[in-house]
Amino acid sequence: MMTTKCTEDMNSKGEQTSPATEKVGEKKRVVVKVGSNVLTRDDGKLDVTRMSAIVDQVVWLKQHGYEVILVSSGAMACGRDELKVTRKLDSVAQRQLYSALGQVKLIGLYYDLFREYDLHVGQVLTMKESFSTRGEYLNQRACMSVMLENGVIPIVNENDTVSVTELMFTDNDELSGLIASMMDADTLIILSNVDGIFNGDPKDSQTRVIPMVNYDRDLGEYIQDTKSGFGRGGMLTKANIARKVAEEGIKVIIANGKTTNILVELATKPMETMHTEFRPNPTPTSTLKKWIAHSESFAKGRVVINDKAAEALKGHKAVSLLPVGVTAVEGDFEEGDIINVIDQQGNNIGVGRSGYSAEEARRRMGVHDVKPVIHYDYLYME
Ligand SMILES: Nc1ncnc2c1ncn2[C@@H]1O[C@H](COP(=O)(O)OP(=O)(O)O)[C@@H](O)[C@H]1O
Ligand SMILES: N[C@@H](CCC(=O)OP(=O)(O)O)C(=O)O
Repeated sequence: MMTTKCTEDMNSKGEQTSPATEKVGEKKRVVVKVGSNVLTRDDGKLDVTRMSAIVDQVVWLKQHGYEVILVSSGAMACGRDELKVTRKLDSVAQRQLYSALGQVKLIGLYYDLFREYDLHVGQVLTMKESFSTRGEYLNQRACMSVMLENGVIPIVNENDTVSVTELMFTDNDELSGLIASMMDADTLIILSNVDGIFNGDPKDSQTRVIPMVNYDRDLGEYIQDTKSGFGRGGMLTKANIARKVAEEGIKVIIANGKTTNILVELATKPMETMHTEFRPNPTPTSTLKKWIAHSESFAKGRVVINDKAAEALKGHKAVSLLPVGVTAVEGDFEEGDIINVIDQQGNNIGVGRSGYSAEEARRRMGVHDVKPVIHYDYLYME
């Protein structure tokens, strides 16, 4: 990941004090995620024709007033084809070797294709850890903002060579959701090898694409536990990410990257173009809450709360979590760390930034009239 220093837009805690993601003029900001299967042919080789078609469409979007961030998979698929290994490699070594080889080829091709249009691209390789503290998160945002301000198209991928096992994103769908949220995008378009989310098995002739759902609609019941040949997460991750991102006020579209001119069709004839849209929440959360919403996996501890507190937090009013509602404090965390909120049934119902260290929180458990364990501004309810 390219890094830039925290700017004066941040206060001493590394929190944003003025908008750092300002869009140029009235431009709409779009994050386009291209899955491995869009970029590979059936034999697993890179589909350069398709890549070129995607580039043409991104250029069209740029020429029609959109700012585009490309989240592109395909490094592994590219690398696999490059080298025949002599000894058997385990899955981590394969991933490291092939992604290292493949990313060079992938970005090189993008460079050449965009160069035809005199457009600049910049490579952003990142990893889950780079989103774990607010300071690093803001650094990444500053980096991509300066690229956009200067007309450079960021091409983002996970840094597969160093992020292994538990430090990995579920897949690039998760990464694209984080990027869309971090960069305050208007729309996230996830391109896969299917026309959208079907109301059953996509291979079954009786099933249909679900055209539009509200941001809070869980489509899990329709999704099969299958993945396309070279992908990692599957449709369930896409649907879950889509819901979360749409809840944050960003429109999410899942469409087929193999359909001719899909990005242009979505922009010009959305009603006639097959896709699933997650309608965005009309009252989105703050940018700080957006970060918190995606930080659950970095939680350093948990607080268990009583039923009354859970009811209050789930209601429509802006309510902070007070020590009086806490029945247990688990883990070893510092003030400012991300912690999960657990109800009496053991469900994870929220995530937020702790106002206390674990030790202090334990001491204040059940106490009235002291500062919140998690202030409303730093609390995201699932
Ligand atoms: N209800 C569903 N609607 C659409 N696709 C589904 C559904 N259930 C499972 N899938 C599978 O999800 C796959 C797409 O996810 P994934 O393999 O992660 O692709 P990508 O490489 O594009 O990220 C489809 O090829 C399809 O087989
Ligand atoms: N970083 C990996 C992407 C893996 C991945 O998430 O793929 P996909 O499910 O197709 O988006 C690569 O470039 O090969």
